[in-house]
Amino acid sequence: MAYGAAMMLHPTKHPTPSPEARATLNAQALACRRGQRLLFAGLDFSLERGRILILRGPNGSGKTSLLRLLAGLSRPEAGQLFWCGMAVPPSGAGLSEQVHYVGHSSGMKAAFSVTDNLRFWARYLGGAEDRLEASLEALDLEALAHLPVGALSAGQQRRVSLARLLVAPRPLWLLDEPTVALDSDNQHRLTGLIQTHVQNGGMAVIATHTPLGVDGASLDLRDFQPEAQHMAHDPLLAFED
Ligand SMILES: Nc1ncnc2c1ncn2[C@@H]1O[C@H](COP(=O)(O)OP(=O)(O)OP(=O)(O)O)[C@@H](O)[C@H]1O
Repeated sequence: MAYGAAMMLHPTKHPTPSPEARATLNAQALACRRGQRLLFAGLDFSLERGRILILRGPNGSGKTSLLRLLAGLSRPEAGQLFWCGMAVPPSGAGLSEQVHYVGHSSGMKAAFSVTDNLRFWARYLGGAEDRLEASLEALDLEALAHLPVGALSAGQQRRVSLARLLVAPRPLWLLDEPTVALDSDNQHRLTGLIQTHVQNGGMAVIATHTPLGVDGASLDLRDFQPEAQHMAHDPLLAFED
């Protein structure tokens, strides 16, 4: 599957998104608030097909929060996202259908088998069930396919989450700490999957503290922290869904 020609990635402070923009994903002056805390503001980047953006920053700097914004799971405090030059509404419609989001939670039903979980996701995401076998094979899951996901180890469950990327083709992969719990063989397997995805014209935004062995531009959330940060707050009072 080819999503289109590989182009350039430009992390930049001053992009000029427009309907004519070549970039497939573009963020302009994005700001994100969680609870009482403004995590980042004035965040601009653009990501084109065939490219990877690596999100960096210490714990709590907002990497997961940015991925959730891109996935349409939360709304930005300010700023605008563009997909193929078209403004994305606050609901994320038009972009959220283009993304796979693999976050900290596996997104799988513990009592159901690996195969049944992936079959559900293939249907839900509009994929074809004939991709199931290939996705199991790609993550070395064939021998575990009949087992309930809840009976698997943390690394095995992570591989099931990653297999979801393959049951339906979507151009933008949003990966939050995808190497967590993976042994070194499976980290290499993941690197190969990401490389194949972008070689086929896909794109990936990846939050990671671990070197992944893939070429990508880097975006450090510390560069977009508001200067006057109101840090003194009760995290329980600030909690939001
Ligand atoms: N549901 C929530 N309600 C309120 N604040 C939240 C919520 N979820 C996260 N936060 C806060 O947002 C900040 C950023 O969290 P986030 O998970 O985006 O950071 P991160 O850069 O991904 O961190 P890590 O490297 O630890 O994964 C943290 O201070 C966290 O306490």
